[in-house]
Amino acid sequence: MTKIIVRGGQRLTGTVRVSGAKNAVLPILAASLLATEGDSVICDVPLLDDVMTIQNVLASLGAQISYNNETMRVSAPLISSFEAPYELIRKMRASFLVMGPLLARIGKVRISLPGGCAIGTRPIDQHLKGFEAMGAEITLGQGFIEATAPTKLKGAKIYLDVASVGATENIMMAAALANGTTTIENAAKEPEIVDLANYINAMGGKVRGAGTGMIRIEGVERMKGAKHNVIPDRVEAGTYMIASAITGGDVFIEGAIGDHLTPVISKLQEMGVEITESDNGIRVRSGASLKAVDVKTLPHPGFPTDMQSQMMALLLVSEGTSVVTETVFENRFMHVEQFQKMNASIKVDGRSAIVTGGVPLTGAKVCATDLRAGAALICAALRAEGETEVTGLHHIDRGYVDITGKLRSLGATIYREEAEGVATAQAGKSADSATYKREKEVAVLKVQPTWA
Ligand SMILES: CC(=O)N[C@H]1[C@@H](OP(=O)(O)OP(=O)(O)OC[C@H]2O[C@@H](n3ccc(=O)[nH]c3=O)[C@H](O)[C@@H]2O)O[C@H](CO)[C@@H](O)[C@@H]1O
Ligand SMILES: C=C(OP(=O)(O)O)C(=O)O
Repeated sequence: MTKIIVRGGQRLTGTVRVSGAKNAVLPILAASLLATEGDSVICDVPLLDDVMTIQNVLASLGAQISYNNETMRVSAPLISSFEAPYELIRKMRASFLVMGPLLARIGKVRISLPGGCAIGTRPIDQHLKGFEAMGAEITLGQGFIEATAPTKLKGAKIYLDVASVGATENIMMAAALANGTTTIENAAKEPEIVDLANYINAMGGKVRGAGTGMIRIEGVERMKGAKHNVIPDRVEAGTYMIASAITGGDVFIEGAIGDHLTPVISKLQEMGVEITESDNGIRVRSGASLKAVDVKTLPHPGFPTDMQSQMMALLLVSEGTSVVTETVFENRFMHVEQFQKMNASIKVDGRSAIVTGGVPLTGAKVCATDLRAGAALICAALRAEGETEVTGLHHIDRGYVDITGKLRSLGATIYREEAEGVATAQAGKSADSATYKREKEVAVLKVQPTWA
């Protein structure tokens, strides 16, 4: 079984570079379907399994794609299919984001209900409510959704019952080519929404107010491909901040944007972690003792749910009792059981987890129950006594570029053992089999485009 092996106890020091944001690049690549002419050139595209999934979805719809050196070029002058393949959509929730662009562009789409991390029921009612308000006719059956917009989508006033990131993005993309003006009230305010709006505007769209609760989109006739740099991944950055703090380390996270991480920075400071923000990154230094704090996840600018499990790992080594409350997803405490295998003292009570800090962590065999849970287990393992084996790596590979290589470059004792049993030493980055696997995948992308 493929696993990551961590020997705890090393203090992390040095510099780590943040990759482009997974949660920004996925909607941006979906939005590239809106351009009827010209290539889109998307820079800082991280080489992740989720990125490969979305590029395969786009290719299956008729887009032409190439990837080289973190740059993806997409052109979609013709859309050849209105059906997004089930086996790709079920893999990743964000692939559902092609629904808005397809409806706007060709007025027809057939798509299965999306898959993704099992962190809650994750309905899509707000996406569908938005499309219906714009005139789409939607039928649901046997796990599939069919939608048509016999006449062009029309601008509408849409109020979201929950400030859903995905629904805001999907509706924004559909509205970009609709007739008239759409307003989204109670829109999500995440930095990834702003990045998507910037890209849509670079393509000739007219989106205003992204980053606030009220977004206004004036539909345009046509859009052209554009060049765009994806924002740095705030969740990856936050994860390395925790990795530094949990090991009493001193790490500069290059590329991290402080404004995107305000709630995380503020909680870490409350705990006693020293944070220095600069133009090109964030330095995170931590001493021997950290204070317990309470954390409640909320939509942006609240504390991000995608950082909840990593934060819990840090609270395990703090002094005192903390209460972690998850309000965004109803089933995002599955990592608790895994932490408990590492001797953690945590009690779940409904939507809250009561964490008793300071109980020494010990290495164990654990399994990543979702993407961020996997990263959190690695953080805990960096501090634990002895060896930890983390399995369930398909989750981690969705969202972290070369996590073993990056942590090793900071001094961690961590390596990846592929299923074939090729365990490589912790020495150089290039010796890491995960990196090798990724290099192989890039090579495949280069020589054998999926649209061929
Ligand atoms: C690819 C991507 O960007 N994923 C992120 C995105 O997921 P995603 O876009 O799926 O998350 P949403 O913001 O839509 O979900 C937030 C909450 O709204 C609910 N909801 C959502 C849509 C809907 O139609 N009806 C409804 O009730 C969900 O069940 C959840 O409880 O935002 C989440 C919340 O910050 C993050 O954890 C994910 O990492
Ligand atoms: C939950 C996440 O992703 P997704 O919405 O793609 O499942 C995440 O990035 O932590």
